[in-house]
Amino acid sequence: MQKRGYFITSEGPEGAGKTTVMNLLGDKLKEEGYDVVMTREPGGIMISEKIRNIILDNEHIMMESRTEALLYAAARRQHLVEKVQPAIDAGKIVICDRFIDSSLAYQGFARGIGVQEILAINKFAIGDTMPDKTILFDIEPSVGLARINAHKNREKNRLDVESLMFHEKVREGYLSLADQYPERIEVIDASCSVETVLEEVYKVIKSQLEIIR
Ligand SMILES: Nc1ncnc2c1ncn2[C@@H]1O[C@H](COP(=O)(O)OP(=O)(O)OP(=O)(O)O)[C@@H](O)[C@H]1O
Ligand SMILES: Cc1cn([C@H]2C[C@H](O)[C@@H](COP(=O)(O)O)O2)c(=O)[nH]c1=O
Repeated sequence: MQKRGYFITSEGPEGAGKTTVMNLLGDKLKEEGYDVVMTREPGGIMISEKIRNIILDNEHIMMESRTEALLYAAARRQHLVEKVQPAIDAGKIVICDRFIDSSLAYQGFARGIGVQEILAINKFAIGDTMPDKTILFDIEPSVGLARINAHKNREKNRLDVESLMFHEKVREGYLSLADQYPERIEVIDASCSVETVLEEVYKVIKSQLEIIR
């Protein structure tokens, strides 16, 4: 029988360090000979990158919450069938920056649509494909936002500029998901140095890869 790959997602509030640390993790795993695909949501392929631009464009302040949730789910569907699932089926390790838990935390909790509603539209979008392991980069939203704001060149998108209270609800949402799915979601303290966070994430992922290989 063909060996199935492994699906890892990274989650957390803005500026938690997901991109920085997971890129380093991907490089490390590649050096060790693993076949790794790095990707992100919303985006990762042409159609989903176009949807990303629509969702995150600061001019679209009138976007209604359910429209936003449906656009994320649509981008997720196309990305899954075009890129993520084929790579998993080919035995690769897929590392995806954000996935369904972002929709549950941002649209379900922080926007107040409700987790069950968001689960339902995402079930339609992704069926039974869930991450094997999710790393939750936990950080005080004010610290994450300060990291982002320290970079004058980084453009702030429509979600970045939401209120601090919104981002605090996002974090609460994530922590409640971690309580609900303790087997899948590993919470990492993302306030430490990049090196320390990478070490923690590497330990978690490496132990999982050793179990399945
Ligand atoms: N552990 C860390 N300590 C201090 N600064 C960090 C740490 N990790 C990342 N940073 C810096 O914080 C900023 C945001 O990091 P990064 O883009 O990796 O976060 P992110 O979680 O992917 O953010 P977003 O979800 O908003 O895109 C970058 O300038 C990065 O260099
Ligand atoms: C997948 C997904 C993302 N979001 C939000 C989270 C961020 O504010 C942006 C993506 O920007 P990043 O720089 O790539 O982190 O979109 C969301 O609200 N819901 C989702 O499902």
